[in-house]
Amino acid sequence: MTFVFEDIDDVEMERRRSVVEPLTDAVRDLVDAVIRTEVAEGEIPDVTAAVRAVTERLRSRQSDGPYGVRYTRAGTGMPWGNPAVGVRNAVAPPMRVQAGDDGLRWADVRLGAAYEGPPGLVHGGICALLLDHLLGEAAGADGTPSFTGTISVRYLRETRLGPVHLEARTDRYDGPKKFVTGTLSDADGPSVVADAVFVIPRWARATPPQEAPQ
Ligand SMILES: CCCCCCCCCCCCCC(=O)SCCNC(=O)CCNC(=O)[C@H](O)C(C)(C)COP(=O)(O)OP(=O)(O)OC[C@H]1O[C@@H](n2cnc3c(N)ncnc32)[C@H](O)[C@@H]1OP(=O)(O)O
Repeated sequence: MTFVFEDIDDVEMERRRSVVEPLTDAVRDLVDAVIRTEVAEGEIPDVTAAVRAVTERLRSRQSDGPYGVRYTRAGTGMPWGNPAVGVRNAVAPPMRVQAGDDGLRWADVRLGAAYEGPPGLVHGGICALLLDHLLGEAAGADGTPSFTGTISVRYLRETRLGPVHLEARTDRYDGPKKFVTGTLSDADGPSVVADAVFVIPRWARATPPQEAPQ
């Protein structure tokens, strides 16, 4: 597992983000359009060829393997291929994680047709993905890296497609273990709750935190 150092400052990172993000948004829009289009079937082969041509153009220069998690000179993470928050990943809704007081992490996300499970409702795996990621961010609020060891997701009721709100925070520590909880709510209130144990991996375990994150 390697974290890749990008020798750039955060101004340059923001510049790169502003270039690539519209492309990712356009692809997200394409995904939604493919799901919902009702154009005549006869148009589909032409559209398919056009999409393939665009893909080929992007593939004319590309890196080997996944994007990885890159870091700028200032230590800002660039998890741009991440399926929950990646600014280069059209699969990601994307979730924009915000920091609140006492280690709170929260996000407001709009989940459209690409995230449907039961009719009109959010797929349970998407709820779990977003919660796992947000709980991971809350676990990381103390500055130490940790991995999901165990996560339990309880679906209180169905979650409607549309705007959802997520919150997570670390409740307590036990050595390298961080006990983190979170909720996902739709317009009618909380619909999914998650409890997880995040564990600081051995290679990062010199001084596990024992205090509440800032
Ligand atoms: C820089 C910071 C920035 C952060 C922001 C970034 C946000 C990114 C957000 C991304 C979010 C997405 C996140 C992702 O997608 S993370 C990706 C999904 N998760 C993984 O791939 C994890 C794979 N597993 C491992 O790497 C290791 O097994 C871990 C690190 C989990 C433990 O390591 P290790 O096996 O060496 O541990 P140990 O033997 O020393 O035991 C230590 C203690 O831990 C307890 N234990 C062990 N395993 C588990 C378990 N599975 N559940 C509960 N507890 C467990 C164990 O009983 C003991 O406690 P005790 O018995 O002594 O009481």
